Amino acid sequence: MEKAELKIDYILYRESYPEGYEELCRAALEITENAYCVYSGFAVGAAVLMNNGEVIRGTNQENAAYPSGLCAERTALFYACSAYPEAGVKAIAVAARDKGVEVDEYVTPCGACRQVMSEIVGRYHADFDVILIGRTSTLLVKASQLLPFSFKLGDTRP
Ligand SMILES: O=c1ccn([C@H]2C[C@H](O)[C@@H](CO)O2)c(=O)[nH]1
Ligand SMILES: [Zn+2]
Repeated sequence: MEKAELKIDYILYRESYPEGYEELCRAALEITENAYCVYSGFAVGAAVLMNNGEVIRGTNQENAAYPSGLCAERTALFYACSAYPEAGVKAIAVAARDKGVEVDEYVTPCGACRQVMSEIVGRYHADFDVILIGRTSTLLVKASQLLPFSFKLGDTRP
């Protein structure tokens, strides 16, 4: 038997955005306006910066049949990888407004979105930055750190 522990590295920003990502963060916050969130009132915006310089934005799209909706992160990431399958992802910024008001504490992605991020890290053999935005605190973390013990098809390949 062996006891072990995991450490997650992240950087916290107080009332500022990570250097170089100011525009991406503003893009994520701005696109929350386009969310379709009539059931939760929680509008999420995601802005994906690709390695070719393109920025793809997405929002959460809800549905009367709840599970049929999709989070902002996956909306943006799936489209980004559809439009530019060769490019790869450099960063994703995520912002949220609850009933119209920007959340104070940074928003964090659900397990399914983390799983999709993990796939992208494996697919392009490259980690990327995840910027989780709040009015008072914003967090910068590597995608690979967000889902320890994630399921990877690669694990079963020789
Ligand atoms: O990181 C997150 C967290 C939540 N949501 C969406 C799902 C649902 O539409 C609403 C409330 O959970 O917010 C996202 O899009 N991304
Ligand atoms: Zn999600």
